[in-house]
Amino acid sequence: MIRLRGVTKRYGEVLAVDDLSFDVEPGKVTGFLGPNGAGKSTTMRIILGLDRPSSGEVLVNGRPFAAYAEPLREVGALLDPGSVHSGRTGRGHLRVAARTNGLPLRRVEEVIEQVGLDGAARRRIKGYSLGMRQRLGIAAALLGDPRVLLFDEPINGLDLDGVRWIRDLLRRLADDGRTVLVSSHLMSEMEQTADRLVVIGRGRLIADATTAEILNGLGRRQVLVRTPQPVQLLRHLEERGFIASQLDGQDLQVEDRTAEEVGELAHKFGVPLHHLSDVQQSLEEAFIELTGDTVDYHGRPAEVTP
Ligand SMILES: Nc1ncnc2c1ncn2[C@@H]1O[C@H](COP(=O)(O)OP(=O)(O)OP(=O)(O)O)[C@@H](O)[C@H]1O
Repeated sequence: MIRLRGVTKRYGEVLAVDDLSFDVEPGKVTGFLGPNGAGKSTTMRIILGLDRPSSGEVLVNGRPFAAYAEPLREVGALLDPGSVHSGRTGRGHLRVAARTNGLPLRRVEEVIEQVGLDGAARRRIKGYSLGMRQRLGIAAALLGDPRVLLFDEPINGLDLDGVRWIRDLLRRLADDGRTVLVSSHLMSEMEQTADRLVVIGRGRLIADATTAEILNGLGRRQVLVRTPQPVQLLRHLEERGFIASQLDGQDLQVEDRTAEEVGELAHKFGVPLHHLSDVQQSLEEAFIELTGDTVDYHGRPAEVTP
């Protein structure tokens, strides 16, 4: 269990984390989402005691991280897989980590097997692919068999196999009853990965709920309907207080209603329908709606000069 209460972090003028409070529960994968620069890495560093908050408190299983004599047995983290000594072999790197943290060397072999690095453990890290570095970083995080695990953007840059592997691993770790916090700036990545989502933007908490709640709660309900009589249907809809607009040609879009409601109304007035569907807001749209105001730099289509 990780508990943050009123955590704030300033770097000079920059308010990187702004009064953040949330809990990360055991037995679940919690996605930590926010656009670039939202404050995810800073928050993770604060949880790990690598950075001090300007104010507020973080407890890991009831105590500050710094209070643990053997922190690797309590918390494992994958922060920056690029930061390892690349002249060492994978096995050598893990052995150093085990020794300096008072962990038995047999754990090195166990985690190598667990992350599927058996074949590469003898090789120098500088020859590793990104996926292999991620696996090595995860092996290091698992070394102390910790109950709490933090992964900062573990899916970044991985191929589909790598993504699937990480998803399965996160699920297994959570099913073991561990506390798993995994950051991402992409909502779509979290769809199949996270049970809960903590969404931040510009250092502030935007949402903290189950993935389903966030998606359903945000999902503006819309109905798409196609009819050869769009003008008539639009008039009937508007007369009954529906908010509708005509899209291209025969298509209408109806806000905040269900396909049943629209279908029944069309039937009542004898308007033929060629298509009728509820439109699900995509995850990415939901995320943009949540964090839209908090993104510093929006991508805009290039202006076309005539
Ligand atoms: N050491 C630092 N000194 C000054 N500013 C910093 C420092 N670390 C982070 N920041 C600033 O704090 C804000 C949050 O950064 P952070 O890296 O935590 O965001 P993030 O959500 O992890 O982003 P990304 O997805 O890009 O990794 C940014 O504006 C960043 O420039």
